[in-house]
Amino acid sequence: MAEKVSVESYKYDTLQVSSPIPYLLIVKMVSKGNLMNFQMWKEMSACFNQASNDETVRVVILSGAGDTFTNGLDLEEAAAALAPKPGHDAARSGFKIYDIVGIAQECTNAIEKCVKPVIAAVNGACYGGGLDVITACDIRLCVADAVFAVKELDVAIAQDMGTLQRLPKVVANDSLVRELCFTGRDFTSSEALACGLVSKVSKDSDALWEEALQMAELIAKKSPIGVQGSKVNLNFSRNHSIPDGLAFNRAWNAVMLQTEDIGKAAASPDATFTNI
Ligand SMILES: CCC/C=C/C=C/C(=O)SCCNC(=O)CCNC(=O)[C@H](O)C(C)(C)COP(=O)(O)OP(=O)(O)OC[C@H]1O[C@@H](n2cnc3c(N)ncnc32)[C@H](O)[C@@H]1OP(=O)(O)O
Repeated sequence: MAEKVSVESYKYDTLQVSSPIPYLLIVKMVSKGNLMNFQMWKEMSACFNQASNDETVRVVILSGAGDTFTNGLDLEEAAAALAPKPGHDAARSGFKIYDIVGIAQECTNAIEKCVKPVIAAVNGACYGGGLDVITACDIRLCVADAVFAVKELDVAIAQDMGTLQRLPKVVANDSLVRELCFTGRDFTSSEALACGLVSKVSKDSDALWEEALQMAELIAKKSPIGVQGSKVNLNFSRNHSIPDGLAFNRAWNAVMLQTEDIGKAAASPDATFTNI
């Protein structure tokens, strides 16, 4: 029997967590403008690590509360954190800031490393850190009136939470990637669809959620051995040569092809699979 995720164990202040159907975890950023602050980064890392290890979770949807995905970095908090501290020389300040950037990077890394597929449901503005976050997700959907911007250069920051590393792998257009990163200009859902940043645009928020939920339900019904193996191998292969990816895939499947799930799936399209 399909198990419900026990969301009570997901206790976070900056994230609202729910589970409307078995195996699905919905994570929504919640703060003013869904701004990203230190607490949110730490909580997102913890939440995605928890989801990765939670056998009852098979798919995650990440979105923002209200009608904004996120307005990006909380500039007020960041200004205070990055300001030089009395008595700290540049090297000492550098060590502190190195840690801060590491906390932010860990958040996007946790999403990518989460062994369960993560669907970004972009329900409105997605600025700065929002791009870092969605490019670490597996699938990106958005509403028609979503607006995107790699906004960091508007505040004189060279992007550092993963956009520079992941966006070129998501959007196969180096010229466009550089244009978006250097100008920080807004771009629309149509442009996001055309360049492959998102795979579907829904007319409004209701349609977006219907699309995301249907997709999540479809994924959740598949063998978790197959789905999670697919994510691990896609991630590995993205960062390695084709021969290295194939060698990893071969070794992986030398074990995973022995799963009982293959026989079950072949026997019935309605097969159900035990948790890992
Ligand atoms: C160092 C670690 C690595 C992390 C790097 C991440 C970097 C980034 O994310 S850079 C991008 C940061 N975000 C921005 O630059 C967005 C700035 N905001 C805007 O351009 C506009 O506010 C926006 C288009 C989002 C909304 O415009 P709108 O006219 O609808 O509203 P506003 O009146 O401008 O704003 C409403 C209140 O929200 C406050 N606010 C908005 N964005 C931020 C922000 N990023 N940080 C802090 N506060 C923000 C704004 O001040 C208003 O506050 P209040 O006056 O108190 O109502």
